[in-house]
Order: sequence, then structure tokens, then C-alpha cells
Amino acid sequence: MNNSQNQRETVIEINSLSNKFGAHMVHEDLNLNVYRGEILGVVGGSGTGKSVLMRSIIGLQQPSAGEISVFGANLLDDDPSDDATVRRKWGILFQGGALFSTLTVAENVQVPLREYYPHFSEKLLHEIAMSKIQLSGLRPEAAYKYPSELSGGMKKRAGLARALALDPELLFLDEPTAGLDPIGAAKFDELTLQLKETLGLTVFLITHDLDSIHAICDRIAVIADRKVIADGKVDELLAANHPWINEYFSGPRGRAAKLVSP
Ligand SMILES: Nc1ncnc2c1ncn2[C@@H]1O[C@H](COP(=O)(O)OP(=O)(O)OP(=O)(O)O)[C@@H](O)[C@H]1O
Repeated sequence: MNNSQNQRETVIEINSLSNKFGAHMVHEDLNLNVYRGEILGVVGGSGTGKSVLMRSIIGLQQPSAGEISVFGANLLDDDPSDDATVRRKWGILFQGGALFSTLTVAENVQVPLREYYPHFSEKLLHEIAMSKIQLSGLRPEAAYKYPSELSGGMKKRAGLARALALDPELLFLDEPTAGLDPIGAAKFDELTLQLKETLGLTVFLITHDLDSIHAICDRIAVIADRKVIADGKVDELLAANHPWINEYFSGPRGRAAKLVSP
């Protein structure tokens, strides 16, 4: 950890995390901090436990051991009444958008609002939903469409609009550019960066996308061998001299992504 990280507020703190499914140990003694205002890219081979890590942080996966605190609250131990306060500070874009198929985009965006603010009028719910839809780069007409009527990129933006519904401080994005064409992926990256800068978000970004890593991540955490084996900027990661990291960033795709990065 360098000096600038020492001075930054820690938003997520994970200590000695283990996750096990039967005899399959996915994480063992995993440690990771996420700092306010950064986009942290989380990378690792398929099945290394990136999504399980995210699910552990947001309370959908009970770890076998370890501690996780988010905004200073230990969601595993503390009073469950603290949970709602912390949960409303984050937004989540799951893989594929995870929209409710029987609801329109606007109705999807209203789901978290109705949960946390049941007293809001229909007019206010509609206005907030429309502003989040616009913020996510969708045209207003998209608000009235059902998920089956949307392209892959529009689904991600609709999922993002829902993730932004509660004005989060922390955004979880699980492979947001997967399945998008390169232009759509670059636009989504641009939007993520813009939102981070204008809304002051902290972003936990799971990705396989080398372009996103080079274009928007402030720091990258690499998961391999059941833990975070290195974190930092690409050059710092390469200094760890781990075979997976070297292959990932110095292979043909890694080199190509670096060439086009800003
Ligand atoms: N509920 C579960 N029960 C049993 N095993 C699980 C469960 N959830 C995840 N796993 C296993 O945990 C491992 C990590 O899964 P995870 O989805 O977190 O990987 P990942 O790094 O996100 O992969 P990818 O990059 O392919 O999305 C996998 O081997 C998966 O099969």
C-alpha cells in the first residue's frame, strides 16, 4: 500500500476472507481494500471467484470465514437494522442487467425506490426514473419498453439506471461490457468514467475487458490462487512477476489494448 492509499478513505475492507463450496475452496485468506473515489478493476481467470467475491460483499453469499466491512459497517455481524442504511448507499449492475422481464425500464428503475421510499408519489417516482434513464444514456422512449425489446447495450444501460436509482456512493458492475461490440463497450466505459467523476462514485468493476482496464481503472486487483495476488496499476502488477498476470497483460490482447489506451 502506498502513501496516497493510506490517506484515502476505505469504502470496502475485506480481511482474511474464505469461501468454500463443499470441498471446493474458492477464496482463502483473501484481503482487499477499495478506496473512495476510485474505479477498482477486479480481474482473474474464469471461475477464480470474482462474482462470489462481489456476492460476499453485498451479502448474497455467506463467507466461510473472514470479515467484510462496507462504509465501516460489518454486514456479517452487526445489527441487521444497519444493513438498510448501508445497502441504500450502493447500486449493483449484475451480469446481463438482471432486469425484471415483466416490468418496463421505468418500472425496473422504480423497484429500489419503492422499496426504500414507499411514501414517494407516482409522479415523483416517474420523474426520478426518467432522470436516471437519461443519466444512463438512454433515450426517454426507452423508459416504456420491456427488457425483451432492448438491445444488449440498452439492457446494460437500463440496469445501470436501476443501479443509480438510490443515488449510490458505491457502484458494483459485474462484467458490464461483456457481449457489447467494441464501440458500445467503449461508450459504456466513457459513461462509467463520467459518472464516477460527476457523481463522485466509487466503482467495483469486475471485468475481463482489457480495454476497460487500460481506459478507466485507477487500480486493478488480480485474483488467482484463491486470493488477491497483486493490486495496483498495470506496471505495478507486472512487477509481481506472476505467470497469469504476465500472460494476461503481455499477451497479444493485452499488448493491443495497451497500444490504444489513452
Ligand atoms: N452457489 C454455488 N455453489 C457451488 N459453487 C459455486 C457457487 N457459486 C459459485 N460457485 C463456484 O465458485 C467458483 C467461482 O465462481 P465465480 O462465478 O465467482 O467465478 P468468476 O471469477 O466470476 O468467473 P467468470 O469470470 O467466468 O464469470 C466457480 O468454480 C463456481 O462454480
